[in-house]
Amino acid sequence: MLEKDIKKILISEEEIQSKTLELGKILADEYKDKNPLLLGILRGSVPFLAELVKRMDIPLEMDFMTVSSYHGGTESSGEVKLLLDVATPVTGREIIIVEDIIDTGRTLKYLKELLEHRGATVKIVTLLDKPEGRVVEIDADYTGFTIPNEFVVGFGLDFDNHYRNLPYVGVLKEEVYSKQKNSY
Ligand SMILES: O=P(O)(O)OC[C@H]1O[C@H](OP(=O)(O)OP(=O)(O)O)[C@H](O)[C@@H]1O
Ligand SMILES: Nc1nc2[nH]cnc2c(=O)[nH]1
Repeated sequence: MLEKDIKKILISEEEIQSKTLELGKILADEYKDKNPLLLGILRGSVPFLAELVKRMDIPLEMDFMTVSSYHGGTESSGEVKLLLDVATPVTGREIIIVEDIIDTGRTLKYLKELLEHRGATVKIVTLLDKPEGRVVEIDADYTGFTIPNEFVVGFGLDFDNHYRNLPYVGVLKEEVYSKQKNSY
């Protein structure tokens, strides 16, 4: 049903699964004695975080923050807003920020600086990196896939808060962008 709106699949479900397994093993090895705090950035990181933690057989904690800079469309507003802060105290913690995508880099730069300012040690794992979108300097420590400069949906990534539940990452057909909000 949702697939009718997809022009092409960029990364298949199988590719995501095997990459997540690989990243989970690397992170588990790196953080085995550190009780890391995996910090999912709502809402897009949820499917990736859920998949990743299943592959990390070590003591760890999970928490969430909500920030937003995209307001329903495909263009960053340029302003990152903190909508929900992390509940766990972060001073002295080893944090792994879990993201679905780095595009302009604004979201992750904001978050990394905020958490470091609070006294945490911060690394970033992202499912996707779109280096051509970058407007500020920031890199992930662990990346699943590097993708071209196209707006993608699926596996957590939305357009107009839809398509997050696709099990793969893909690109929408052009006509979907002009769809009425009440036509879903
Ligand atoms: O590198 P940037 O250009 O800052 O873009 C990356 C951010 O954009 C998306 O979040 P969004 O603000 O759309 O919120 P969402 O996770 O609820 O979709 C995505 O989940 C990242 O957090
Ligand atoms: N859904 C979606 N959200 C984004 N946020 C930043 N880049 C993207 C993108 O390509 N797709």
